[in-house]
Amino acid sequence: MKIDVEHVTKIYKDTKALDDVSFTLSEPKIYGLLGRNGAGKTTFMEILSGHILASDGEVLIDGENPFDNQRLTESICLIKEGDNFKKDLKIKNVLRIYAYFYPTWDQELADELIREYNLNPNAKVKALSKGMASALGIIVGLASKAPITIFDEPYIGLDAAARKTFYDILLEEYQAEQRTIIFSTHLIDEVSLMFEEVLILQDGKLVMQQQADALRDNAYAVSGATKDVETFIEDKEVIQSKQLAGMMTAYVYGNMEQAKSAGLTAEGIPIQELMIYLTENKGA
Ligand SMILES: Nc1ncnc2c1ncn2[C@@H]1O[C@H](COP(=O)(O)OP(=O)(O)OP(=O)(O)O)[C@@H](O)[C@H]1O
Repeated sequence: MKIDVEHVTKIYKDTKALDDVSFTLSEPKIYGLLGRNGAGKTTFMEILSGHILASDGEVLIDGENPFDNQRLTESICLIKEGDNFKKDLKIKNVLRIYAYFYPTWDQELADELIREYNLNPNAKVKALSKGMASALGIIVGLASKAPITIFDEPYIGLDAAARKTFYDILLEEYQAEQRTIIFSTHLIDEVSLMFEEVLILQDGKLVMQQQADALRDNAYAVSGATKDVETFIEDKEVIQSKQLAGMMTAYVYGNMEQAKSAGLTAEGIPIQELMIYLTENKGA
């Protein structure tokens, strides 16, 4: 499904949570939506899911606004950081409700994940630990098989092994059947390799939309004697640099062949390092 975000602004009383944001997500991919606290990620995801309306502009999914639009909302599954389910429901009834709501629901996958995460189908939501409640959210998000599945920091309380299970199954499912997955996270180093496209919000504005491969290919680290590196980077877009004992390493955007031709050492930067830096820097 194609998502067009057209000049979306959202104002809460005196806060502009989103400020004239426009972009297009044209195909099923795993998108990383990044930004520091309060950047507007959750607000965007709620508008995309049709839960709230923009103050100005609109989000269109295949040309239609998702707000109050059942045909579209049954194609979108938003899993939030917490409070996804009514506290008095039993797990098995949560699953029944979502199975009824989503035409694409995969019960076999839901059953497999319930076993994988060791959840008791008869337990009530209010009896779950934070990690178990997160696991239930992840199960619903994955088993919904919704063409647009959105995970907004979905793993509070989950340990590293349980998070890895989530990433592995997400990738397995995605490889079997592509869908649009939008992932907001602060654990960038854990998930950055999954992203195919990255969007960065800062203070309610979109400051970057980039293919992950292009990020991988266009940034590099150049090292050598401080004076040589300093000369080389004079006309380059420098992300960061550090010096030690007469040697300098700089992270630079551009084509690393130029650095090699200048007799310097150049190598790619791990994408997670770059994303963490960009998010911190853009939000600073
Ligand atoms: N319901 C609301 N009422 C008033 N202000 C709100 C509301 N929801 C969000 N905001 C404000 O809008 C801004 C964007 O918040 P949002 O939750 O969208 O950011 P975020 O990027 O998801 O942040 P985080 O990473 O901390 O979850 C913040 O300043 C927040 O305080």
